[in-house]
Amino acid sequence: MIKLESIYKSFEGRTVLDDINFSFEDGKTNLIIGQSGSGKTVLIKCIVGLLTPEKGHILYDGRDFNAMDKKEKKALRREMGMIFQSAALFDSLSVLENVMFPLDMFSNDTYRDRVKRAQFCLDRVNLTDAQNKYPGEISGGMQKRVAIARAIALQPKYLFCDEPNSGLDPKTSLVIDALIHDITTEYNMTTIINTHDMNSVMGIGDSILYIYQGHKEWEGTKNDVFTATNERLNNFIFASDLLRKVKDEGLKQR
Ligand SMILES: Nc1ncnc2c1ncn2[C@@H]1O[C@H](COP(=O)(O)OP(=O)(O)OP(=O)(O)O)[C@@H](O)[C@H]1O
Repeated sequence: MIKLESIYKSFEGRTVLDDINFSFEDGKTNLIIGQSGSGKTVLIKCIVGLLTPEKGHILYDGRDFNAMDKKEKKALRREMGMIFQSAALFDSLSVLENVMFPLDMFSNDTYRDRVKRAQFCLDRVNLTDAQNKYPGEISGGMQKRVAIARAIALQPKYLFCDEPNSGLDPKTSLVIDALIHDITTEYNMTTIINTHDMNSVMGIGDSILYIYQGHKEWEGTKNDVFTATNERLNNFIFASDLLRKVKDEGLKQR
């Protein structure tokens, strides 16, 4: 579990995050949602240690991140898997070599075992046949799957995904969402996804944190979204007529 206690962050005197409290639970797909500029990226950067909040605590299974020394932070980073907006694969390395990269960096296993582990992860994301291809030779959705295989290579306890569906068509986005959701349950990881994608909210939102202008405006699950009375949340989620209809139909069926 990752727990946020009263997180505060500002830039040049301008408050960007104010008093954020939230618990991201194990085995759940936790989403951070909010309008552009609301502070989602700054928050996820604070959580992974790329930014330091001026106030508050970030607890990784009870361990205060900012109270850790360098060695402890390094050990914790080994427990983190990350999937960035662009898949950020190495173009000059094959798919297999990309997935092996973190293993080559951090694992003491033999070469043979590292290859086996990378192949296992590629198999998990259904990319066994693509292992000798290069990123330039596969689709955006496949690249995302390679990024997922790479992120889970070291069996992380915590998985961070920044806009994992950016640049993907809706159908491929569903495949990626389902994969992240399944892997989260399978490995009981604490997964945090920063997203704009309403399909993700409705599909895999086990736990949702809605940020509005830097503060926590609402929290709940994908089911709670349908009955939520928070006006800002409703304006954000049901911005389109189509989604408003989905909400109305959903309420009728209850
Ligand atoms: N390094 C920085 N220096 C100054 N201001 C920053 C910095 N990083 C972010 N900000 C500001 O913090 C606010 C929140 O930005 P953030 O990138 O977290 O928004 P976001 O919710 O992730 O938006 P989007 O959905 O568009 O990615 C914005 O007003 C942004 O300009």
